[in-house]
Amino acid sequence: MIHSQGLRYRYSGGSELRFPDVQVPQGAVLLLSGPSGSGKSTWLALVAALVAPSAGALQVAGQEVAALRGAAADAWRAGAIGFLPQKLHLSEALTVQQNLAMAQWAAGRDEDIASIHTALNALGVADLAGRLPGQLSGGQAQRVALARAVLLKPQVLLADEPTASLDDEAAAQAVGLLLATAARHGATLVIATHDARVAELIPPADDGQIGFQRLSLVREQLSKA
Ligand SMILES: Nc1ncnc2c1ncn2[C@@H]1O[C@H](COP(=O)(O)OP(=O)(O)OP(=O)(O)O)[C@@H](O)[C@H]1O
Repeated sequence: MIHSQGLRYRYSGGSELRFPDVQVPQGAVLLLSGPSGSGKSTWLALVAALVAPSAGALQVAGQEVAALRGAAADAWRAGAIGFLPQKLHLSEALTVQQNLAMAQWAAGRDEDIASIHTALNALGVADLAGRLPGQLSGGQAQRVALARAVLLKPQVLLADEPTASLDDEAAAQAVGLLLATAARHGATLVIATHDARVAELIPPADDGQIGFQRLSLVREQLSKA
């Protein structure tokens, strides 16, 4: 779940982003759209407790994250948030399996090869466990990064521009995989994108509590204060 109220973020230069309130129930999907510079990355960083809001309340996976700082924020993020970045950040020197193991070490967990293989298998890439990232296609690398993102069973999965530079067919596959993966884990999914195709690839927003929601940011929410 992600609940926000009166959320704002102020950059050191003095400009402040103001975000619309959201009420995203656990297991629902939020399409976060808006043009470049409208604040999508900032919103994701707030939800992941990478930065602290200048004002407002923000609850993510049952945690009031606005007050989290430093090591407490890191520990909470490692367990609660799965992140699929636009640049996948797979370590080129490590095999696929080692890349996933690194996520376990980083979260202070023991290496668990069985969980790694389960995660890779669910995304159809278990046979690639011994390869280096440089030996993967773009689509395979994205599946590996998605397996890493859900390895620790996060309650919230954040995907940043997951269809950037993909053709139509690959974009549809990427969105389908994200929806299926989040649903399998019961995770709340946020897809942040300025790719208009994504809006066509997910079901329309409904007016119920569970399901699909859309949040469109506009540049005007950036104000000089
Ligand atoms: N470090 C910073 N200092 C000052 N302003 C910043 C900083 N980072 C981002 N901004 C501004 O905040 C606004 C939102 O930026 P943000 O990166 O969140 O937008 P975005 O929607 O993710 O853009 P894109 O799609 O291009 O990644 C922009 O106007 C940007 O110029």
